[in-house]
Order: sequence, then C-alpha cells, then structure tokens
Amino acid sequence: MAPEPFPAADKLPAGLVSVSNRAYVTFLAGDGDYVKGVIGLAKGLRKAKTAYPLVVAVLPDVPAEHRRMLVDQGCIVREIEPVYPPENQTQFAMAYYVINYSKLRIWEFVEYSKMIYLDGDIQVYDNIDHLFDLPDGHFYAVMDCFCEKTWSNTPQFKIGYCQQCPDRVRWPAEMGPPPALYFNAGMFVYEPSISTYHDLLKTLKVTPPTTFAEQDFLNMYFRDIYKPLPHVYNLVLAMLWRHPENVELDKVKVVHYCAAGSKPWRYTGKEENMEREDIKTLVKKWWDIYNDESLDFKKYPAVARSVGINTEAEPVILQPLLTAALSEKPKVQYLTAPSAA
Ligand SMILES: O=c1ccn([C@@H]2O[C@H](COP(=O)(O)OP(=O)(O)O[C@H]3O[C@H](CO)[C@H](O)[C@H](O)[C@H]3O)[C@@H](O)[C@H]2O)c(=O)[nH]1
Ligand SMILES: O[C@H]1[C@H](O)[C@@H](O)[C@H](O)[C@@H](O)[C@H]1O
Ligand SMILES: [Mn+2]
Repeated sequence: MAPEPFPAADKLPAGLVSVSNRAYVTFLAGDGDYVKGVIGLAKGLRKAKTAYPLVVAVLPDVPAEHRRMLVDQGCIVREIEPVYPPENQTQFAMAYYVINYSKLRIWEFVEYSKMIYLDGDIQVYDNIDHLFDLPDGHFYAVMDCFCEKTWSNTPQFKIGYCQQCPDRVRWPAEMGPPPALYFNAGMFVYEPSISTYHDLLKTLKVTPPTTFAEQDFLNMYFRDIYKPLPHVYNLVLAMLWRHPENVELDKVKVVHYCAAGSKPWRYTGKEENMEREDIKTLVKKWWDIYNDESLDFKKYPAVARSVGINTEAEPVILQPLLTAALSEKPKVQYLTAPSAA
C-alpha cells in the first residue's frame, strides 16, 4: 500500500492537530477540452510552488485517457456522482445544471479540513497558500461583477447597478434593500463537512434552478458567513473593461478566464473585448505555463529520488510529499489543539 503523505490526525501525539490536510480542488466534466484547463492549472500551481496537492473531482463521463493525463500531472483524481437539479424544473439546459450542481460533491472530501476550489478555467500566477490560514467558519470568495450580458435578465443589470461601484447607479429605495453581496463561484475557500454536504443536497432538492446554477445556490446558502476576498484572488476578466479603477493587474495572483471567448484553449480573439492587449497578454501567459515542459510532473521524479522518495509509488500522492520536501517549511506543521475544557 502506498505510504500516507502525512500522519493521520488520529496518529498524532495528543494535543497536536495536523494542519497539512489541505488541498486545492477543481472539477472536470465530459470528454472535451476543459481537461486542458485543468492541466494548465496543475502546472500553474506547481510553478507557484504550492505546498498542497490538486484534487480533481471528475464526473463519470471523463474518459480514462484524460484521467491518466491528470494523474501524470501529479493530480489526485476523485470520481464523483452527478447531482441532478430538482425534477421537472429544467426541460432544457439539463447538462448545464448537472455539470454545475455536481460541484457540490466537493463538500464530501472530508479527509481535507480546508480546501480552495478553483474552476478549470482559472490560472494561478502567484502562491496563494496563505489563504488556507484564514479563520475557519466563513466562506471566502471574490465579489462578482453584474455588468456583462450574462446578467441581462437581472434587475441589477436592467438598472445598471453593480456592487463593484455601488455609487455609480444607486440602488433605488423603492426597489427595497440592495441585493446582498454576491460572489463569483469560480474560486472559494471552504471547509468540507459531511453535515454541510447533506444539508446542501437536501436544500438543493427544494430550490428551483436559476441562471447561474450552483453559483446562485451557494450565494444563497452561505450568505450569512460570506467574506469577500480582494480581486487579486479571482480576477473575473470583465473587471478589466467594466471596472478598471478596481484592478491592479500587476498584483493579480489568480485569473479567471470566464469572459465570453477568453478560454485560452479556445481563444480566437474575435469576440467582443478579446482583441484587447491585456487579454492577449493574459492568454499568452496561460499558454506559456501550459507549454512549459519543465513544469510537467514527470520531470520531478529525479528530484524526488534524490530526497529518498519512491517514485514508483502511486503518483497521485507524490506531489504533496515532494513539494513539502522541497519547501523550506517543515513537512508537517503542528498546532496546539485548543483545550477541550
Ligand atoms: O464542459 C464542461 C463545463 C464546465 N466544466 C467545469 O466547470 C467549471 C465551470 O464552468 P465555466 O468555467 O465554463 O463557467 P464560468 O466560469 O462561466 O462559470 C461561472 O458560473 C458557473 C455557473 O453558471 C459556475 O458557477 C462557475 O463556477 C462560475 O465560475 C469549469 O471551469 C470546469 O472546471 C467542465 O469540466 N466541463
Ligand atoms: O459566473 C458567471 C460567469 O462567469 C459569467 O461569464 C460572468 O459574466 C458572470 O459575472 C459570472 O457570475
Ligand atoms: Mn470558470
């Protein structure tokens, strides 16, 4: 059996809690080209020298060949069951809802105490491991922008209101209180929990599907514990032309290629705003990482062997071992557990 990367919590000396049971997690559905996004993300995280592995939650329709490619990139592949929207609500767009709601399965990954979820169309350009140290008990994500056409059927869009600049068009008093802060669900910091997982699925069963699927649902479900993160942790590309005054591009750590036409592996430059120089540069940056063979996981075994790691063991567990071995920090950090008294 492959060795465990870190001591299990119940094998630690009394009073000590492992804080290494952390991981990034992304999600993959289908046999299309999103696998490129996930491979790019795995390589980007490696370039940023994260100390934590990337778990990929895959739906059953992800082909074996794509799973192998992910394992070869040091990812931990975990199959999840699809989650279906409430019956009779969605004659069309079924696939869209199944894909997005299935993301809720990641609350089941309770072998990790804290995870950072990243969409497959996200790239990480700088280390964000410090986000794991944020206090527990909250849901952390970056506030969305309401200005793109994707929002056109919302009251916000219709009156030109955006939470990114609430003073530009004020929310009219006759429309009641302004909408609660709303996050983009392409990136968030959360704590897996079986009780939350069951409650999420139970609540979903009685919640009619809406435009932004699980994103709307998560916003509703976590509204009381939501804490906004700065834009640098999830730059929604439309911010570049909708709210440039809120963006410091050179400080951005995480880019979300969610604007129409911006997915780097499908980029043609033809769609609206896609000819911008900043977009071209960001697309090129993504490709530079994707094409960088020195970031391939297979390049790492030589280094692994030199620090005494068995590279023939399950590749899926190599990344945390290796990155921990190569980082200056100790492999396992310990915290004194608060007294139970
Ligand atoms: O065929 C697909 C479609 C999607 N995905 C996965 O699902 C994620 C979400 O899809 P997109 O990134 O294409 O969607 P957007 O960024 O436009 O979507 C935003 O809105 C969605 C709901 O509308 C979700 O909330 C998503 O997390 C949020 O970033 C992808 O990154 C990818 O990880 C696949 O694996 N295969
Ligand atoms: O999740 C959605 C999606 O990414 C859209 O492309 C974007 O326009 C929205 O702001 C966002 O909420
Ligand atoms: Mn996305």
